[in-house]
Amino acid sequence: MTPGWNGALPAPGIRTVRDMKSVLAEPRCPETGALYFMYRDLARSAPDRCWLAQNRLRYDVTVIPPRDLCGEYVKTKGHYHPADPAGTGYPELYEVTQGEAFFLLQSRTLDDIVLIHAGTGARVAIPPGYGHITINPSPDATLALANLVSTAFESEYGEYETLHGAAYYLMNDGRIVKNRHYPEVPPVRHLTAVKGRDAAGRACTGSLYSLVSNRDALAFLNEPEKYPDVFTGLTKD
Ligand SMILES: O=P(O)(O)OC[C@H]1O[C@](O)(CO)[C@@H](O)[C@@H]1O
Repeated sequence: MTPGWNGALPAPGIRTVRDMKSVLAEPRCPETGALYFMYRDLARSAPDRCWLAQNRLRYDVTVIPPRDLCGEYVKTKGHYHPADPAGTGYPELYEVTQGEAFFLLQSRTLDDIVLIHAGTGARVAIPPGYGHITINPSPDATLALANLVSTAFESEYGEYETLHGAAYYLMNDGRIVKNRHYPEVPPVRHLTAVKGRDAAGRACTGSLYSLVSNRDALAFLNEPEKYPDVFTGLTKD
């Protein structure tokens, strides 16, 4: 059974080592095979599916088994989200459903880099204008995540591919290594998110999926400019 999901699952999207070569600390890493599995656009019932579609939202589950990538922890490829019609970047909301995660966020202007350590049950919002990767820092435990995100855009991979990944690499000996392809960037800010809380320390009740059909709780995903408070305590200012 896939952690965080007890219903039927469609075939996953799979990222392989080959897909990830351009973003690895060691691009010549000879590893091969599948790295992580993305089950997109899930719903537990027909009414939930209808509500998600009407509200331009998607619920996904991502499973990232542990892996050593030539000294680097396994991670997602990394992307930014474009701006919505009001000019604010689309955000995203994650929950760790199994294992522990590091979310490495970087503002598109590269004036802020945040590393969020999130345990099982923690929620993490990706603020407007921030790119993100998710890292599984465990040598032996699988990480599973759920996310809610707007269906109104496509992820943008260009910067991560051109610059060979995020601004920092998390190595499995504990080092956080600056990516030499980036210009000068600020040091990493560290935040922690624990079960039932987000990275700003606010309480979160219920599972992420329990927010499906709660229009007020999820409206910020399509109109983030109206809900700046959601990101207070996460961004630099
Ligand atoms: O597209 P990437 O960078 O591989 O990241 C995958 C993640 O992004 C999502 O598409 C949501 O933004 C999830 O399905 C998955 O967790």
